[in-house]
Amino acid sequence: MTALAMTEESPLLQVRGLTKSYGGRTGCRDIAMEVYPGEVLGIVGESGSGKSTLLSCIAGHLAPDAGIIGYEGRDVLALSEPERRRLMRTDWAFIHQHARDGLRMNVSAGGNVGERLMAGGARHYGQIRQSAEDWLDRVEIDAARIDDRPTAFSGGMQQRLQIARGLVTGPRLVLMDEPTGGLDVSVQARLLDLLRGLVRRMGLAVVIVTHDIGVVRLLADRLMVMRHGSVVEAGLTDRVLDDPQHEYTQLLVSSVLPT
Ligand SMILES: Nc1ncnc2c1ncn2[C@@H]1O[C@H](COP(=O)(O)OP(=O)(O)OP(=O)(O)O)[C@@H](O)[C@H]1O
Repeated sequence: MTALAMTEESPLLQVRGLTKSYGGRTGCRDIAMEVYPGEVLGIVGESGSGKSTLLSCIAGHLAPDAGIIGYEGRDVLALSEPERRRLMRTDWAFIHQHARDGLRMNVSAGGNVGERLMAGGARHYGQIRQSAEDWLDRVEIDAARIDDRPTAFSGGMQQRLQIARGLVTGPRLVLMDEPTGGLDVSVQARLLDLLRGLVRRMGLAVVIVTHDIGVVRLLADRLMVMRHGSVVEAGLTDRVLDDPQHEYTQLLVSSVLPT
């Protein structure tokens, strides 16, 4: 199959039969999902359930063993390497759990944001710097820090800088891997608030992987619950969390949320 049929109601991202094993060990198995424009899909599950494997396959960090990934009707797995890189630099963004994986730590904050614009084709230095300043402001980093390196930033600031770097090109689809993981609770809350505002204002479609039910309750329109590499339950976030049907989802929800 080279392309997926598009209609007005077509999802932005469509995944079918996605499977990835590591030797004999299942990473994820026969995953089907779709994400519509402007929609946030949360993927939850305990450690080892296959969330990161799935996200990495979608992002092109891992090659799946089988399956289809469609973006706007195009078969992403059939794209050439330059086409794939171009997609990741413009239409898509990936936010890593550890900011250092998504930033260049020896490049200034402004450079980190500007670099992605340049990778997308921008050339006018003054405009690039202006966009970088605007984006630092949007993620609540003092523009006076534009020439500082991320090594001089706190964990929360680094994560906000990574978000600015990802969003500066105005992507339509953002893949997030535990974006608030490893941060202090108060820092997490502020970051989540910021993310929620940006996602809504920019109308971003998001796939967010987390083991934190609080994060998806705040951000996700729909949820997919994974266990042992498979999806065990999916639906609207409030429905899944307030009325979980699958025994595993019930356990997952009750172990985190006060009853
Ligand atoms: N590089 C690898 N080599 C071998 N097995 C792996 C590798 N990466 C993941 N796995 C296995 O694949 C399964 C799914 O792991 P994955 O990391 O995708 O789960 P996860 O839900 O993202 O967990 P976590 O939240 O801990 O990252 C697990 O059994 C894991 O041990």
